[in-house]
Amino acid sequence: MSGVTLSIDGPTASGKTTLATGLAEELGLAFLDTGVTFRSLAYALEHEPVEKLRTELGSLLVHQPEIHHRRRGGGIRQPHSVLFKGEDITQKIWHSSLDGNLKSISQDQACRREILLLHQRIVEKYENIVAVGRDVAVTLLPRASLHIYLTADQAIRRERRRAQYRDFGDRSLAVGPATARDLENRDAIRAMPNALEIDSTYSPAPVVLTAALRGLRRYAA
Ligand SMILES: Nc1ncnc2c1ncn2[C@@H]1O[C@H](COP(=O)(O)OP(=O)(O)OP(=O)(O)O)[C@@H](O)[C@H]1O
Ligand SMILES: Nc1ccn([C@H]2C[C@H](O)[C@@H](COP(=O)(O)O)O2)c(=O)n1
Repeated sequence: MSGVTLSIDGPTASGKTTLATGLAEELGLAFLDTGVTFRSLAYALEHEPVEKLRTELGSLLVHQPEIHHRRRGGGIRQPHSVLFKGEDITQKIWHSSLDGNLKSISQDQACRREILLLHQRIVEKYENIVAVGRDVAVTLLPRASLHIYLTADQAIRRERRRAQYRDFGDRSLAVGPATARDLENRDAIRAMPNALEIDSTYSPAPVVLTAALRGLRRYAA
């Protein structure tokens, strides 16, 4: 299949990255996790003022989406590497001490605009790509081949995240209910003709992957 673009949205720890990785491996897609940009900027905010991050985002931060994902470091999610001022910070962006910065970056509309421009430049480079994160269906890939909204009960999402990070010290564990933004995005995706909603609460990852591939075949046919 060529010209395959997929967007995956959904609340925290619903399995977006897991599904995207499976799809990327199965279909040979590039993989962009937009949450990584937000987390990288939360890290960068420790070192640079937000004004500089906004205006020099493109030169400060370099994403390296991988065509064939490799999970490194024993289960901690590291979808692709990211450089900040030339330094590989992939390992450093998953820490609860950055949660306050993460909130500031997420709520800064000027920052969000610059992040979107950065992501648009990245996706333009790839004919086949899966992008993950809040609002990617609406803002980044509105013409994707398939838009997936992935859900799971909050208690299950929290448990999965705990298990994922159990052995890795102080990592960000916050898993709240679906936010107003999550629900807004879900409703926007539901209104799209080529959308697929998957509840993974009782479905293991391979079942979710199969459902997504089936959905893609239906819409790509
Ligand atoms: N269908 C599933 N069944 C059971 N466990 C799953 C399933 N999907 C993902 N997981 C596990 O749940 C955890 C969270 O998954 P993942 O990191 O893919 O979620 P996410 O939505 O990308 O999270 P975030 O909101 O931080 O971006 C991981 O440990 C993953 O292995
Ligand atoms: N397109 C996006 C991606 C991420 N965010 C926010 C949401 C979270 O607070 C944070 C980290 O995302 P995660 O790694 O958990 O997917 O970034 C957003 O607002 N828009």
